[in-house]
Amino acid sequence: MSDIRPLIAGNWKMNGSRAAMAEVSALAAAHPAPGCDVMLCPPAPLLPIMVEAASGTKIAVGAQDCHANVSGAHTGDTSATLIAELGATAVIVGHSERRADHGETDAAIAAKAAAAHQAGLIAIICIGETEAERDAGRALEVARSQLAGSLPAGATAANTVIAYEPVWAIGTGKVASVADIDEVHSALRTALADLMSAEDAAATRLLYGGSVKPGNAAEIFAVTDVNGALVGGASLKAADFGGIIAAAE
Ligand SMILES: O=C[C@H](O)COP(=O)(O)O
Repeated sequence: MSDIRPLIAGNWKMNGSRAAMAEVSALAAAHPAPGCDVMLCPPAPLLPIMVEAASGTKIAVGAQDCHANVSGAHTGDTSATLIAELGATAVIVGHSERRADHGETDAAIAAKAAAAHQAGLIAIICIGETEAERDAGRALEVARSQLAGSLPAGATAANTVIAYEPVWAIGTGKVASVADIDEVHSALRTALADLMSAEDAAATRLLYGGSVKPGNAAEIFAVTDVNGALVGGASLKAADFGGIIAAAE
């Protein structure tokens, strides 16, 4: 980890409930002044409830997706403008589960990230190769291509976070090796320099995601160009998520 302030973001995916706000309170009580940025991203209906639960704490709240448009006839979708109005400060876009389940393309993700920026939100843009792509030796090519295709014009270190999540490591307990994470994150840092200013490329946070747990977080965070994590399963319980936060401090 470099001197960039790390971000530990938890993606609750389609999990959580009103009762789960007890985990937010427990996390805040255990980490009242964390030495890194901390964020939780619940399902959209829980956004205002979590914003209220996290009020007065150091826990930021983010959404898991947004539509590219500000409003309109898009049943079931949520605009970045509304997400911001509800008190969230970020939105995940392009998670591999959305790329797979909803056929989201790099271009669609770039449009969503642009909408997030327009609404004043941080866009957490997810990229990552499938197991078949890695086995074919295409991991770097895929990461670079998704990065270039998903990053909108106007992206800066302040409004954009990149999350590298190898698809085969998500929810599987399989973690990419430190050497593989190092190789991809280093390549992404270099690639960013062609896509934004040198200052922004150097300062943009690069998160790793994929079966991050309290027991493996420290070695992942020791990688130079890892600036935090996007955590799924282990973000649901304050004790587990707190262990990952502690490893980043
Ligand atoms: O957004 C989070 C990632 O998909 C990682 O999920 P996981 O920590 O359950 O593997």
